[in-house]
Amino acid sequence: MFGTKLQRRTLDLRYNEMWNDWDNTYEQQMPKKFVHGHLVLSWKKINVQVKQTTKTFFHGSKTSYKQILHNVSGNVQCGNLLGIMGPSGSGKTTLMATISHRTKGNFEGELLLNGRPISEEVMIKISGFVPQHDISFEQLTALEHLTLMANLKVSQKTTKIELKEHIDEIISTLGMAKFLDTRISFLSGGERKKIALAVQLLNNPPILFCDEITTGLDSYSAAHIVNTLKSVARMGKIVICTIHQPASGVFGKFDEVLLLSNGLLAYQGPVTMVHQLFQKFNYECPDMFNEADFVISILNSENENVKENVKEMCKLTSTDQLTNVNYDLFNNQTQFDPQHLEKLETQKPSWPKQFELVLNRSIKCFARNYKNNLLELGTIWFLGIIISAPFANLQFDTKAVQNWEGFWLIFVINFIFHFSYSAIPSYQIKFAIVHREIHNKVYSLSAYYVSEMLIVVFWILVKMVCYCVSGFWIVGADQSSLQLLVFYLLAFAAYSYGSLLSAYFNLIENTMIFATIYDFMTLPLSGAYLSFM
Ligand SMILES: Nc1ncnc2c1ncn2[C@@H]1O[C@H](COP(=O)(O)OP(=O)(O)OP(=O)(O)O)[C@@H](O)[C@H]1O
Repeated sequence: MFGTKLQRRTLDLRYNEMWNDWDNTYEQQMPKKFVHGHLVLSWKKINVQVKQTTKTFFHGSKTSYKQILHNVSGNVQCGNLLGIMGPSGSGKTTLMATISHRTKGNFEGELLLNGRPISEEVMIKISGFVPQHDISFEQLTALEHLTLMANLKVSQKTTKIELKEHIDEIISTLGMAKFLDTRISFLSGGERKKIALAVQLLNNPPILFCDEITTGLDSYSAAHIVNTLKSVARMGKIVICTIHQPASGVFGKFDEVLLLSNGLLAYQGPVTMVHQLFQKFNYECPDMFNEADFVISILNSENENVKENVKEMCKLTSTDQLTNVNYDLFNNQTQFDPQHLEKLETQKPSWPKQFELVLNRSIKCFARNYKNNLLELGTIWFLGIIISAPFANLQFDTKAVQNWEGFWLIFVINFIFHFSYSAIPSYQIKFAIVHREIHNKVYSLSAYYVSEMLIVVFWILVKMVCYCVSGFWIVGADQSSLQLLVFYLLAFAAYSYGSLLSAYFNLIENTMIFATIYDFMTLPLSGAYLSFM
């Protein structure tokens, strides 16, 4: 019994020691001079509105507009870790996507770096973005993915040894060693988050955005990640994270916090001052109560009085006078011209190198997907046999003309359907990943396209041979290379059509509905059923 008590005490001590240790390690003094110069990112009166269209059968479509962010202003300077916090649906992700120029929709307001407007292109070049739900090629292991991204993102002037050291350092900082050799498909949500963060840390961007980085992590790992982000900020970077409901120890680690309530700014300032704002409205966080939980419970309250107070709080924070004072204070503070950041061109790999790296990844993913590939191959081989079997050993005489017509019709139609429909699911996920990587300028579209084409060319050939050779052999049709070439081109056209549909529609269900209706409508119109004899 005493042993257990003693053990628990030792554990508590160790736990406290560890937290203090972290605080000592990461609570470093700000460096006098920052690597990228003194950076201040500001946003003023950001308004975001989305268009909503509802379609009803009898009344047609109705368009309405939903305001997600209302006049949200704020700023953050390098060396600081800013947390954007608020109840679910308050607009945290929208605000971060807007100030990081990662949103597709339009926004109103100003977005400035050191008082100068920052374009989407420059922002993407100088910042990293860790999304809430990261997607990557799941057949790769964590280490393979990280190494590939390092080769694509880190300057080519870096030697192989330096690159390995850099990767090892990130791995040990984020505590990733124990799942490095595990395939991404088997990793937990928290482990995937660490990979996504590691990838963004690879090229040391001056600004780092992390969406819900601690969600899904236990409080120990969450504190560890936040500490890591704080140390990244202390290197002279701007780090902005959205956070859901952090443990009290984690909340206190942020330098500043920005509170949102229903798309309105409720507060931005030091974490240590949050309680003062709430005290003004007579809300006192009880002792031993998580301050972050307390803040969210007030901002999210259904009580009418509390709601009124929160509205008042937002009004106070968003007054023009206060916004301008904060804004000018930050923007006048630095005369540093951030234009040099635009030239922060990490020497990217050449096109052949990008092609080699992306092709390597495509081959690995394709090979590791062997169960599905074998199943696909078995299906098309079986289809070829089952369709040709009733027409076995067709003669070449006038009596068999009708049978030949029937055979070619059913054989070709099934062939086209198989190749077009098999392209649909395979691209739905790939497109989302590749689109994001190309948008972030990790590699060029042409490098990916050519590498993917090589695999498609090979795979279509294998499947076409499987289907045609077995079918032709059963019916006794001509197996000349010209005949096979025609079928190969046909397969390619069908596959391209399937890929086009897959890229056009967001949801696989919509693609299938469209494809089924379109195909069965165009089939009778194609003339395939007409006899001109
Ligand atoms: N394209 C859209 N169309 C309609 N409503 C949208 C759209 N995008 C966001 N919203 C709405 O805007 C609000 C804010 O969304 P956002 O994702 O920014 O919230 P959040 O604070 O990040 O939420 P969570 O913590 O749950 O992730 C939500 O009510 C959401 O439903």
